[in-house]
Amino acid sequence: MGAAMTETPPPAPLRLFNSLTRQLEDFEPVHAGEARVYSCGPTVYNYPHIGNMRAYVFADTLGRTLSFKGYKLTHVINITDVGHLTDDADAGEDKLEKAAAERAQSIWDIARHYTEAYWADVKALNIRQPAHWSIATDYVPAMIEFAKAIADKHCYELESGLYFDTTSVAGYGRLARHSTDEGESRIDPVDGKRHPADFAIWRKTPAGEKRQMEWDSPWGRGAPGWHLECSVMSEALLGFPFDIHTGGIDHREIHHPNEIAQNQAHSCSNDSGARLWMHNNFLVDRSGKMSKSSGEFLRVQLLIDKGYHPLAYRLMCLQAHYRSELEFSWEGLGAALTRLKRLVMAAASVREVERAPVTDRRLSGLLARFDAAMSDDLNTPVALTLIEDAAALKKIDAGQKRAALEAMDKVLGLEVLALSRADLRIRPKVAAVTEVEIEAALTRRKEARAAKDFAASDALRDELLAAGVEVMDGDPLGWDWRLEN
Ligand SMILES: Nc1ncnc2c1ncn2[C@@H]1O[C@H](COP(=O)(O)OP(=O)(O)OP(=O)(O)O)[C@@H](O)[C@H]1O
Ligand SMILES: [Zn+2]
Repeated sequence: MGAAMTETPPPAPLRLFNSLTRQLEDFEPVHAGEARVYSCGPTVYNYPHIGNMRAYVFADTLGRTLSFKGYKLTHVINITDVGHLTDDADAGEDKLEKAAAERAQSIWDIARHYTEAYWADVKALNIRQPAHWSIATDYVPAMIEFAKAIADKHCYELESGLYFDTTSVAGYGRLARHSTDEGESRIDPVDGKRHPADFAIWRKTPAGEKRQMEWDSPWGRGAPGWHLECSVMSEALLGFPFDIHTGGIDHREIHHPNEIAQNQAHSCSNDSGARLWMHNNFLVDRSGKMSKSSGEFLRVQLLIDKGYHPLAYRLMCLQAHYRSELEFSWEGLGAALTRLKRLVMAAASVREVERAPVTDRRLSGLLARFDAAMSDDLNTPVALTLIEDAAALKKIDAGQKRAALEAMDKVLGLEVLALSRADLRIRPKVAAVTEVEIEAALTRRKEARAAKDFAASDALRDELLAAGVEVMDGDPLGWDWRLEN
């Protein structure tokens, strides 16, 4: 169903790994021809790190693939601006309240600032805008209604809030695969909880305290639980059930099992609320899972400041299958940048060409294999090699080649037909010299060499080196020069 395929075998059936069944399953939409996807979004108490952004590169790749396969996509990503505690189980403080108290700032300003920072990263990584960014605080009345509907049969009230009784629904925790009490050691006990895994769907503001974000409810003034938000927003915007729910693999353990329990309670059925639950694995570094709680962390902006184009990071993510762990290193990022640059250079000759329907068998064969790879649970590592093969084809109709590259890149989102070599040049923010100055010095050096004035040419080269610029004569990738990091 890729737009450019004319003379190809029938499109491959889309198969995706369902964390609920731990199996690959055929994608069968709830509504014919449509795909409705909900992705758990960021908690906006701090900047996202590049590990968090891996979750959205994955969700975006899924969305792009569903569009490529011809489905009308409705994607929702939420913004969690209330309710997410410092501990995924029920202890700790609200992450946003804590950040606001530490910095003596308004919680609303904090939420706005970090939401905008997140959106900047979304843009830098060429993640498509979803149909809706749902903001949790906009849905508090709907959350109270949802909680009211399930309170009698499934919840009990304690001094600290309204708790969900996880034994009141069938098969609690089947997503996480924990036997009923395996979670016990991980979950901080709250006085009076009937079972360790029970969780708050409404947290009351303790007597004598005032929170910046609080609302009236039948269970007193307070704030909604994080798990409640996603159940409510996904149903409000996508209906019940919808097709695919995504998140990082940590959500498979607590957040998503709790959403599922609420969904079962609210629908008076065993329906988890989504046909497929999909989880990306972690980005790790040598010390383990990248996390904000561990102090120093990497942001997309840091990659840019060090001179790396952000789409090199996107390519780095695509080099790994989303269900595999991916280890970050600067060398790896450098290699991904070089790979992106080679691809951009190979595509350059067809950049200005009008696209033509693909009839060439080599191209249509590659497109069919590309379709098969993406349809095989988003096999991006293989898909990347296929776009490279298409870009490398020689003696081929330029318009057709353009059409094929465009169709593939629409799924991978690397902008290989829009980027130029120069866009990808390493440009650290700390550089003491401007590009105009470098180019001017290089022009003078070229003139000196043409005049066989090698002393002048060498002097210019040394001058540039002193300014941190390495001249790269005869570099096969045509970088010409590089700024030292
Ligand atoms: N290292 C990682 N690699 C891939 N995905 C991650 C990683 N860490 C978190 N995620 C995912 O990022 C998304 C956003 O998470 P959220 O904004 O709630 O971050 P967080 O839990 O506060 O972050 P952290 O775990 O870093 O403290 C979630 O889907 C989460 O599962
Ligand atoms: Zn969620």
